[in-house]
Amino acid sequence: STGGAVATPEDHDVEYLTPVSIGTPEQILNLDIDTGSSDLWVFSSETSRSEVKGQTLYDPSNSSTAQKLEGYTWSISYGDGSSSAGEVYLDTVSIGALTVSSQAVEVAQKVSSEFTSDSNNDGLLGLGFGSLNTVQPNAQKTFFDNAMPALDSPVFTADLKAGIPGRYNFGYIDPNAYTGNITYVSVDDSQGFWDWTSPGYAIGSGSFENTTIKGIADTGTSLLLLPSSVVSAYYGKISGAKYDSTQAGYVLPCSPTPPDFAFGVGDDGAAIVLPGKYINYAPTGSSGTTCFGGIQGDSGIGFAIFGDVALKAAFVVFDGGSKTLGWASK
Ligand SMILES: CC[C@H](C)[C@H](NC(=O)C[C@H](O)[C@H](CC1CCCCC1)NC(=O)CCNC(=O)[C@H](Cc1ccccc1)NC(=O)N1CCC(N)CC1)C(=O)NCc1cnc(C)nc1N
Repeated sequence: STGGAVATPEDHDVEYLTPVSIGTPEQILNLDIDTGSSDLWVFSSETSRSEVKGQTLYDPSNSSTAQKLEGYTWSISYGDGSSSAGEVYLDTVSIGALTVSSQAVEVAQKVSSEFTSDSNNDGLLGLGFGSLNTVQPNAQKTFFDNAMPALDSPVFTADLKAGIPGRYNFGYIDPNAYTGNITYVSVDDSQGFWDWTSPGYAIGSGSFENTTIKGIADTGTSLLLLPSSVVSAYYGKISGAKYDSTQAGYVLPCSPTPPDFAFGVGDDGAAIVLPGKYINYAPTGSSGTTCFGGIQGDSGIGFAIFGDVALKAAFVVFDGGSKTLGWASK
């Protein structure tokens, strides 16, 4: 079997939302597919009313296939300090033509203010490794883990785009979605992330810098977070770029367009090139002359995060069979 659905960007590509069908009859929620976590949780009829502002709610009592996992709970917190918690049901979940009949659907009873204020985001669908799932007393499988045995190929692909809808596909690799070759690299799943190592980077037309960059491919992170040495080398090339402590990040003049940034993939010279305009993440003020940088430092995290700013420049294969990542230009 195969499946897939569109991934529609919110403002500034801060996140991408994908329609997911839950229950019988189907209830369609727009979820943030997140390779950096492994819980499928949704706003629901059980979410405290004061914490709901416009989100679509999953109501298990309206689904003939919902079954409550009595005594099961979940609680999660994310890198940006947001959090949510609740109870657990099993129900039918589909992404396009791909259906998992007994998927753990974690219903939120409480969500932090960041989720409340994100009115288009009805929850998250985690595609990290199972070790990250927070359900107690027994961890639950991700949608991908449940679907994998039935998939034509044990893969899903991320084809995010700048400012326009892209796609997540399951079970196949669309040869029309990328150019050139897909370069596969090994993944370290010991921390539950799609963790890989880039051999280095290049700035604009500059020479390639060989430096090991270990990091995760994370569709749930908006920016590209890299070691401070790389970040200061990049912004050092841009007059007027500086670290702005009030913004807690590097800012740069929105014009002229900043230099491209390329990161290496594999050991035979392949690279993914981010057009400089991707580094103009969003204007910081009303004048539109200063932009917040799409590349920021990873200090305090312990690894780099190849988030949406990087992923939208590539076609990425997440191979659950061989536990590898495939990177291609497009
Ligand atoms: C089982 C936990 C699981 C593995 C968890 N995984 C993650 O945090 C990574 C995961 O991909 C999450 C998924 C997010 C969570 C918030 C909602 C959107 C999805 N990613 C992050 O937290 C990365 C940092 N956040 C971001 O990148 C958010 C994402 C977002 C998008 C839209 C709206 C709101 C938030 N972006 C922003 O806040 N932006 C606003 C500011 C702008 N300058 C950039 C964009 C973890 O590591 N948690 C441990 C943890 C807990 N607490 C903390 C403080 N740090 C932690 N690392």
